[in-house]
Amino acid sequence: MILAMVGATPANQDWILPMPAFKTLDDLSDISGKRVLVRVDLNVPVKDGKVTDTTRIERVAPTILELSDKGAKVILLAHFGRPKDGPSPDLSLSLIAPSVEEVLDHAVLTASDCIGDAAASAVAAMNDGDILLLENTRFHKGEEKNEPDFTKALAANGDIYVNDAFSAAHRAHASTEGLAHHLPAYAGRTMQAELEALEKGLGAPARPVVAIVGGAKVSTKIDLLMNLVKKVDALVIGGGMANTFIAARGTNVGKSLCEHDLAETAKQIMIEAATSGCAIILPEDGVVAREFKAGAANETVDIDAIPADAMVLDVGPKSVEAINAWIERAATLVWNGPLGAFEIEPFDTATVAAAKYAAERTAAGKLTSVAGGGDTVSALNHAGVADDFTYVSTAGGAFLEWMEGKELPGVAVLNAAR
Ligand SMILES: Nc1ncnc2c1ncn2[C@@H]1O[C@H](COP(=O)(O)OP(=O)(O)OP(=O)(O)O)[C@@H](O)[C@H]1O
Ligand SMILES: O=C(O)[C@H](O)COP(=O)(O)O
Repeated sequence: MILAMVGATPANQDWILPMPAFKTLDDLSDISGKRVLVRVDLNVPVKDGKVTDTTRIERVAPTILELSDKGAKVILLAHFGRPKDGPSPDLSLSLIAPSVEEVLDHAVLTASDCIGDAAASAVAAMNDGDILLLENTRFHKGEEKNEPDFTKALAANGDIYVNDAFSAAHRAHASTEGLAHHLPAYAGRTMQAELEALEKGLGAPARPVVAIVGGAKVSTKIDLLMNLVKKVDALVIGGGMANTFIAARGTNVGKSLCEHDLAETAKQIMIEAATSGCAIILPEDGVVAREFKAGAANETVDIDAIPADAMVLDVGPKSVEAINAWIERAATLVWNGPLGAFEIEPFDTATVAAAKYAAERTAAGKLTSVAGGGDTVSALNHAGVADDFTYVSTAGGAFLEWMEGKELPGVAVLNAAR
């Protein structure tokens, strides 16, 4: 960490103020007319062609508008989804552009590609202060491979690079990492706020630290859990992920989402937790249904009595009580992934109840609550408490990797540019 000295004497420790390890927009002057490539995360949830949660767009709005107000030509780079074989219309950023315009309350130009003639001519036609959204960077294989030729083609359209996509900073891609080697690189306001808040909340967290990890993506999070159990005092496992752990114990999970082939991994995580002194809290009961749809007939059962033809779609009331007791004990709460299929009522019940209790404890000054993850943010918004947490990160994988203490390539390269 680089330290800045601000007057005063060494006797007064206040004279040492931490300065960001990276350059921010405060380090940029006279950018009128400059072409600023801004990496944002517009990987937002979409249903029936409509953006269902604009939080990520709202988070990057301050950076975009600040640069535009200062007269820069603001050129947005982003990915959307995980296209496999080049361009596909359902993953075009032109679908997101109207929502970006709405949130910014500013016209947003679009281009049909992020490199080549289409991008170059769109950039050449920009006036100072204009905002241009280039097409999905992942339509080119060079993006994820961080290929130098592709990175150079992106860099050709900019004078300055600003990365405001903390939530994509765990990817060493051309637009998240490579560009910083080609252009003067700065952190955007959201990247800056995110790093400052995470450092403050988790750099040296008040203990006990309780983590809640839920959601559907068992295989992508199970490795992360292995690291988490070494760092937190208690780990609550909910959502579809819990089924893998319950099944590993030998309990029948019926038709529930479950990765049976990860049973051994789940056992290892439980052993590691025991060795590290981390309590693992698994659901005691579940709300089961036979259909994955809103209002499906459902019942609450003990976790060892899941009917063979049913699936667990939420944790039950006894589990919520246990989870809230852990929230009550915690000084710091870290949350990623909903406790149930919160998008379909009534399977949002546990997530909403725990979220509201965490918000209440935070408001009472008893808890530092930090949450992250695209669906987690949607779930907290759904519960009406996203603004009541100490900090809500829009990042999913990046948030968890940061939690593990891993170096995020997109952040490391900004630090190196300081
Ligand atoms: N018991 C369950 N059965 C099936 N799906 C579930 C269950 N519990 C939670 N889910 C699903 O998990 C999904 C959210 O999990 P995910 O891991 O994607 O969360 P996240 O980490 O916040 O989001 P992201 O990875 O997008 O940042 C939701 O779509 C929810 O319906
Ligand atoms: O949604 C996210 O977590 C980020 O946009 C990164 O997306 P990715 O997991 O497809 O790289």
